Amino acid sequence: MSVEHEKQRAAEAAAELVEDGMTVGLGTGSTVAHLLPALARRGLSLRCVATSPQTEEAALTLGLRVEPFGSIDCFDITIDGADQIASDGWLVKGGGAAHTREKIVAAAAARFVVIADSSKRVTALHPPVPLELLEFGLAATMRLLHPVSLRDAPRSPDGGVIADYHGAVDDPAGLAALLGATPGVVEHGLFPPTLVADVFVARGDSVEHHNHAKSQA
Ligand SMILES: O=C[C@H](O)[C@H](O)[C@H](O)COP(=O)(O)O
Repeated sequence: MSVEHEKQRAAEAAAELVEDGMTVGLGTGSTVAHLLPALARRGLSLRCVATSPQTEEAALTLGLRVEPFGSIDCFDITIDGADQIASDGWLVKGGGAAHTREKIVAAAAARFVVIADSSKRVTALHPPVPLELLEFGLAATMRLLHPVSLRDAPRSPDGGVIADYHGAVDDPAGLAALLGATPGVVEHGLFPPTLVADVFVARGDSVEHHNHAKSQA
């Protein structure tokens, strides 16, 4: 079964959670690219906010209503992909450099739902961890973050420089605290388990659904 088919299966399963009238945060990436048509097909009245120009353009083309993030201050649901999903619930995101906006939109959601193909499941997170850095003092920030490399990628829509941290990720909470406390780091791609309500991972034709809210209750 192809990876694209798995992405589509996970995206379609998550789209079923969305109800008429909801505010919806839309992630970014090739898995979200399958979510958008699945949402549009449902024909619901939704108010969506996109985490990237690519998602916004694709959503508008499909007839979804996309609003600026400013008219909406919270979401009923946000759905997004991930680069890595660890067995302890930590995520790495930002392979498409959208992690800063994605984290804001995930944190603003009553229910943050992750969709992925089976290749994204890992027993433990591994480098790189995507970063968005401020241009001001970039060399000094990078010195504090060693080992880090600049990514050959366009700036974020907010002007940030995209980089990748290559050190160990065996203590995600400790690393998240370190990266978050480093001046010049706009955001990093480590997403804690407390942010995530549901994970849909497709394996072949079937979709595993983990509801963290229920398993933590
Ligand atoms: O910046 C990009 C996002 O974090 C994506 O959600 C992540 O990279 C997964 O992307 P894809 O669905 O293309 O594997």
